[in-house]
Amino acid sequence: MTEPALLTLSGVSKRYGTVQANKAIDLAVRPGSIHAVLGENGAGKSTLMKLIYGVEHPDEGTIAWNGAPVQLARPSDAQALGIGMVFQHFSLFETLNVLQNVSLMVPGKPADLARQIGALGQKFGLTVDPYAMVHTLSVGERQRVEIIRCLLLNPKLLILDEPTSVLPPQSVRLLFDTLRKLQADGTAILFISHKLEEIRELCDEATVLRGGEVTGHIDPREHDARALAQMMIGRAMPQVAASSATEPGEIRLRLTGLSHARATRFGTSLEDINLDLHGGQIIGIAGISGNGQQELAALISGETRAGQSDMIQIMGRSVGHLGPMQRRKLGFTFVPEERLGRGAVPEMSLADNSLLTAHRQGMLRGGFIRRQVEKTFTRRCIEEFDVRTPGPDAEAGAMSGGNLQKFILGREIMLAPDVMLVAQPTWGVDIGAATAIRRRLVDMRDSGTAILVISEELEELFEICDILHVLHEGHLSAPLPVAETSADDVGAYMIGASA
Ligand SMILES: Nc1ncnc2c1ncn2[C@@H]1O[C@H](COP(=O)(O)OP(=O)(O)OP(=O)(O)O)[C@@H](O)[C@H]1O
Repeated sequence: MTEPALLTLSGVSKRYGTVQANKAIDLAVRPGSIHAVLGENGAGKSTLMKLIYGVEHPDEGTIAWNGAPVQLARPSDAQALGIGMVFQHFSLFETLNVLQNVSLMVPGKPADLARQIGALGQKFGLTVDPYAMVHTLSVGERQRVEIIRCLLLNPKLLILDEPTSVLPPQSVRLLFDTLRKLQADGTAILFISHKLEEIRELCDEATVLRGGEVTGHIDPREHDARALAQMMIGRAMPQVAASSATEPGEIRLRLTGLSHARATRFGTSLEDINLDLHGGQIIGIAGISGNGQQELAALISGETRAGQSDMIQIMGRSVGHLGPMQRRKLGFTFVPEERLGRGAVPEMSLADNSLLTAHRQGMLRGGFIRRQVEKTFTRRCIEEFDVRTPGPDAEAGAMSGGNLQKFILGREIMLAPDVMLVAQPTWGVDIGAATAIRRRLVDMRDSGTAILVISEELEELFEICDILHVLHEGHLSAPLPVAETSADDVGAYMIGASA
């Protein structure tokens, strides 16, 4: 006998203007199942989860909980039923600390909550200081807060929208243990991920979406990752390009004795960082987020100024005292890990977001914006980088996470930089697009660009980099040539076991 479903969606549709984000979706989630939702960037996964959590409302169709139709006007209605959600774009208040953010959703005395946050952190490897201000936390740390906050509410259905994208491998293992324990207690989990191997390992059911429609309900353990990818994208997977390293050229980014005292109690101080990045080379910075990645990226991009100008050299010039725009004029471009707010302004159109960093591509004349140039550039970026959007006038904030990432990366690549810094290049990007992005970075390397990649994905770093460094507690390891280094070696540096 099949168990009655905890959550049932029948014929659920949702449209945004001209975009049919969800079309006649049927979905049943059983108690105690870990149910994956798969699909390319923009396939409609996040929209579907927002409908289930009461953030958005269906145009058509019904949502039933334990067999009874429900109207979810707002997230508190979903929470009252026992539905918890961890968002892809975080919903924390940056100016409050972790505990205050938790208190907004979870009842209880602050001291008790702080203890529970500590206990959950210990148990599940999601350590975070309850008194840390959220704005000082890295993306990975913020995600830990979101997950802990949900678990404190003991949900019957937990929705996780790409929970592992920014977690280091050890934490992914711990998170999976957590999810399996929750499953054993009868909690159902809806799990969105682009990591097909993770889905095969963790999930017992999967619903595949393509272009807003369900294309299959399957058991992911019965299909290999390639077959799953094919179901998602409806065609064969692109091949990974073989990497052909060229002779490195001149030094284009040099960090010499770069030290920087942390700005807040919760930041990380950087200590005596040395690095040489040559033209025609990709160097990767591996490490668990919160070990100084944000601080290092801000110093290299110019968002934070260095103590001494010559600690940072770009294209042979000391730039530690220069701001981001002046560094860009030297041929430097930058993709920050935070897409919304730092990489793009959510309220602005894609075209206007192009203007932010690409205005020197002839978009300004005599103090006026040349709209046609701005649009042509944006259209080219949309085409070349396969950004799924109605067009250049679409608002950045309305894009799916992966598509916004493709846009920001495309915009920076189109500036043909001499030196580029990319943080988390494929975070939230589907498997087909991630392969395309990595291939593009390797092509740029082969044509002479110097690229520094900060990523928590070891596999990605091993695939595209020539040299790795590991950042741990603000210290950078010596250079490790990829050809002579194993993932275990890097793992040892990541947890500080090697010096
Ligand atoms: N608020 C909105 N306004 C307009 N369009 C939207 C809005 N939210 C989502 N969309 C559009 O709906 C479609 C589905 O987006 P959704 O975020 O659900 O995709 P997704 O499968 O979660 O993608 P990703 O893997 O990139 O996160 C996309 O074309 C997106 O641009």
